[in-house]
Parts: sequence; C-alpha cells; structure tokens
Amino acid sequence: ATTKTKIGNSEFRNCFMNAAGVYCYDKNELEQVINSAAGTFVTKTATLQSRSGNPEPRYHDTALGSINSMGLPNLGFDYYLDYLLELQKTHPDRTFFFSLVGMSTEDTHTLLKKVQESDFNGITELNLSCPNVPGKPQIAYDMETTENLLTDIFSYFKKPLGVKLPPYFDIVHFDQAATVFNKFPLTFINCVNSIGNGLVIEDESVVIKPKNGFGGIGGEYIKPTALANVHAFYKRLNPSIQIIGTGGVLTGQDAFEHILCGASMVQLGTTLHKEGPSAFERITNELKAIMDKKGYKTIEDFKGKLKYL
Ligand SMILES: CC(C)(C)CCc1c(C(=O)O)[nH]c(=O)[nH]c1=O
Repeated sequence: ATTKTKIGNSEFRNCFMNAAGVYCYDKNELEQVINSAAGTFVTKTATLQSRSGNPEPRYHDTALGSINSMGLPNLGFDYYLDYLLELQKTHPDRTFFFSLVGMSTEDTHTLLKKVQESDFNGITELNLSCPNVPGKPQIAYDMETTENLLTDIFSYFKKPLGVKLPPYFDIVHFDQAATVFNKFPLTFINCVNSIGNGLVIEDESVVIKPKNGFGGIGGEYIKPTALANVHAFYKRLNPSIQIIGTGGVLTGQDAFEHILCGASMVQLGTTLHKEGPSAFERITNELKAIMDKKGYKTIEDFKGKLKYL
C-alpha cells in the first residue's frame, strides 16, 4: 500500500505532516520534519513581526493530550519566507506549507500580499483562529467577518490557499461555515485547531501560566470532535476544496478514521510533540498495515467512504 496523497496540484510521497505550532518554530525543527517520514511540513504560524509569545509554562502534556496558550511565538514572517525560498532551491521536488496570520485584518492582507508577490510556490495556510476585534469571537466563529475577509483576499491572492479552522460544535455552524467556504476557490480547509479555552488542573492548580490556565486542548481528548468536523465539511464542501485532518491522531487507526471521514492529508500535533519526528514512520507503517489487511492500495480507495448504520 502507498500513503501518498495530493493537495491541489501538489503531490506528496506521504499523507502525514506536522500541525502548525509543533516542531516548526525554526530551521532546526523544520529540518527534522523534512528528514523524517513526513510528506511535508507547515511552518509555525508567522506574524508580520517576530513574537516572544506568552509567559511560560505555556504548554503542558497530560496523559490524554495537551493544553497550550503559546501566544503565537514565532520568528516573524521574513524568517520563514527566506527559509521556504531557500528550500525551493535545495528541495525543488517538494512542496511546503506556510502558515500565517495577521494580528489585524490589515496585517493579514500585508502578509498575503507579500506572499503573492514573492517567489514562494508552496501552499499557504491562513490561521482563522486569529484574534478578531476585541469583544468579538475569533474570526472563524464570525461568519460575516470570515466571508468579508476571504472576499478581499481572493481579489488579489492567486496562489494555493487554505484555512486552519477551530472546531465547530453546532450543525447549523457547519452549514453556515460550509456555505461561506463554498463561495471561494480554497485549496483546502484544515479541521481542526485545538479545542479552545479548556482547563487542566493538577492537584489544586492550573498547569499553564497564561489566561489563568485556560488553553487550547489537543490529543486523545479531541479525536471525536476532529473527525466530526472533517466529515461534516467533507459532506458539505465542493469536492474542489480538500480537507486536511488534524486532531487526536496517535495511531495508524486514528489516521485511517480521518481519511475515512474525508481527509486527504493528516497532521500530527500533540503526538509529534510527545514522541518526536519518529512518530511519522510509526504511524505511516501502522496505516499501511491496516490498508494491506483491508486490500486498499491507495488512500483514494477508502477516502470519505465512512459507513453509516
Ligand atoms: C490562538 C492564537 C494565539 C490566536 C493562534 C495561534 C495558536 C496557538 C498559540 O500560538 O497559542 N495555539 C493553538 O493551539 N492554536 C493556534 O492557532
């Protein structure tokens, strides 16, 4: 069996990659993902200026997953763009993902115009969990703002673009969000970002410093939510918009379930943070074993073919 995949016009030797934020802060980490069994990588979400992020501890592992309020620590847009352009020379046969977000709508357009005008030929992932104007929920939970933002972006951005989405929990929100996304030539949507504002306690205390311990939840806790978001959008979106599945992938079976729900690519976050880049080879082998047992030669043989009762 082969676990190769395609996103837009780009082919990848493997359908696994890191989730933005994990193993992607600098060249050292990104190089480890390049040299692993992963098919590609996505950068840490980049902002116009570099950011130190929130006070530590800001990430904490638990038995069933993780919690984080990193606060977007990153080396700044130019660092990642320079590295991506260097990789286009040293690895011309590979396509990489560039995650970015503006701290304001204006910054988002500045960033995307820079990408559009650059020689970057990879895929851009816009983080829609980005902050909105104070008093309003994150962009992706504000459908009008999301539609207006995407309308403006697609007036000038002509390179492959996808959006990283927080989980939705209401069927009406799946309907409303899909209606908006179907209006645009998105290459993909990535479901899901961490489940926002969870709280982990040890003994009598929170475990991270920012936001009185509130943070995004990842890991085993979130697989049912991640699978539901992947499948809900798979059933609602134009087939031209592919789905990247993220959330709760610890084993080849978890990846198999994401693909069964409609994912064309699968990202590792918490598992990668805990296990390191060797997780890519382990999980790839586990998925191949499942495919061999079931007689599936490629992921297209079972992608989106979730059975109902
Ligand atoms: C939550 C934001 C800081 C607005 C975006 C960056 C981000 C972070 C982060 O940098 O805190 N953590 C996540 O789990 N997902 C994210 O999208």
